[in-house]
Amino acid sequence: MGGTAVEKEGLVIPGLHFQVMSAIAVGMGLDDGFFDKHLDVGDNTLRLLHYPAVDSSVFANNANADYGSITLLFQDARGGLQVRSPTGTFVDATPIEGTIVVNAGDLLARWSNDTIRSTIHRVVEPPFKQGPTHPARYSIAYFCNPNFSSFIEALPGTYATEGEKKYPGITSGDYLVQRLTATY
Ligand SMILES: O=C(O)CCC(=O)C(=O)O
Ligand SMILES: [Fe+2]
Repeated sequence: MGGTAVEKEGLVIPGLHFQVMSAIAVGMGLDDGFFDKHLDVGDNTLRLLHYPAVDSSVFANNANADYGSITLLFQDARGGLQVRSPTGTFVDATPIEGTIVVNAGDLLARWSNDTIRSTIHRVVEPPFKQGPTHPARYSIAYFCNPNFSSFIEALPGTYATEGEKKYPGITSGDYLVQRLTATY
């Protein structure tokens, strides 16, 4: 065995990506392997985040949704992650040991013809201080995407007529490049 924690996670996380997408497929009335052929390249991104200790009110991360299909988020015990509820209020995604947070991304919303809404989320300072400062926070975000070559259009069962498709089809790669270009 051996290897760093990230290398070990690297073996586990892609399997988790398949499992979560399989559950989503079943939830949408699709075959449990429906998404497999769209995931096998592994066009995913790992981001290691460090939020330094702060002594004043700062928003470390403005509210947004991620761009891809799902994000598998590993957070430490510090807290501060919030997700927006359907009514518009932000609620704490309180860290629970041994669990990960799954956020839906904008491309999954598009793929599902808005049946699944992307998760608007933000990171704020935690509710407690250690002495004069709010402690540092570490998290790992694994951004999952369909294969860049996959053509993303409204999934079967999410529309009755062609006119009910809310978005034109686009390849995953083109979509993500568009979003990233608009950001940077
Ligand atoms: O640090 C977190 O918990 C969230 C990070 C995040 O949402 C992102 O990097 O897109
Ligand atoms: Fe995010």
